[in-house]
Amino acid sequence: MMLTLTNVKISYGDRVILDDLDFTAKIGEIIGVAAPNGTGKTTMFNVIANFVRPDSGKVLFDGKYTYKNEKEELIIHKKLATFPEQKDLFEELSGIDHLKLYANMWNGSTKNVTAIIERLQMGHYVKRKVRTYSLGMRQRLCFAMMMAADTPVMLMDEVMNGLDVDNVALISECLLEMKRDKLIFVASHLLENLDLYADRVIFLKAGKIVHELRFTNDNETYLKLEMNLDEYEKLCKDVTLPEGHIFIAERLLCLPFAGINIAEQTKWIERMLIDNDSEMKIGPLGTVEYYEKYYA
Ligand SMILES: Nc1ncnc2c1ncn2[C@@H]1O[C@H](COP(=O)(O)OP(=O)(O)OP(=O)(O)O)[C@@H](O)[C@H]1O
Repeated sequence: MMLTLTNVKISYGDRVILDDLDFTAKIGEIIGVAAPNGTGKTTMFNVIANFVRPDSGKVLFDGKYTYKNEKEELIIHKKLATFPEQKDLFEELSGIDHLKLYANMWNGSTKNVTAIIERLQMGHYVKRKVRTYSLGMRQRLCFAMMMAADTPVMLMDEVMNGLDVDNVALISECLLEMKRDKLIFVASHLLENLDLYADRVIFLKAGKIVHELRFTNDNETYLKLEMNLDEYEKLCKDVTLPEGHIFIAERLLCLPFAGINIAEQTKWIERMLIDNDSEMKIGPLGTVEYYEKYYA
């Protein structure tokens, strides 16, 4: 399964939300989508699912299916599920009813439902009516419904909303287990959490993908040091910082360590220890750091 967006453009009034967006993804990937509120994450999902028609451009599945007629839409929708919204749950039905509904609609079988309930630790409440559930219980049910649908493509908007730390960890583990035979999109404001399971994170800004962060082993290493603008400006007067250094959100200096030898790296570490007692880290830049770089 491949998904391709080509020149997708959509505006509301004179506001361009997606501006000639091009993007390709395939099975086996989890793609994080990061951007501030109101940027266009949900709109992008709505276009992929054909809930909203773009003004121009195309969404292509497997290199051949588009939303050009009902027959192809049906083929695509058999392979694609979108994360349910809590307000769409049926208050008078039980969790199990919801799981069976999704399992039957997409997967054609309810044989996985018991295992899903166990995996998501929903056994103690899943037989009760939804109207008795807490926010976190509802959210876990929504996720369980996606697992029951078991489609090759999943669009997960705000999947971690309202979950406590343990449940965020549990769902993160499930995402990793599920991704082998799926293409999963996750739009989230839990930025550090995306680092745990995403293969890539795309950052939307002004209708475009401004950055794509890929989690590979050869990501560039940086020396990262907390400092404020005054400290940064003073440092710039004292030394010539290496080419490619980034000062993020007026709080974090990142010096690229790729391509410089150990002796030189050590020299920089020693230099940074002077006049600075804040935490120093060495590693690649994560979702939080790129987010601040682009939106702070
Ligand atoms: N039907 C619509 N009519 C007019 N404007 C819309 C419509 N749907 C979305 N928008 C606007 O498009 C922009 C993008 O909205 P979208 O919901 O895609 O953002 P988002 O990145 O998902 O935000 P959030 O993080 O808050 O979920 C917003 O400014 C929103 O007001």
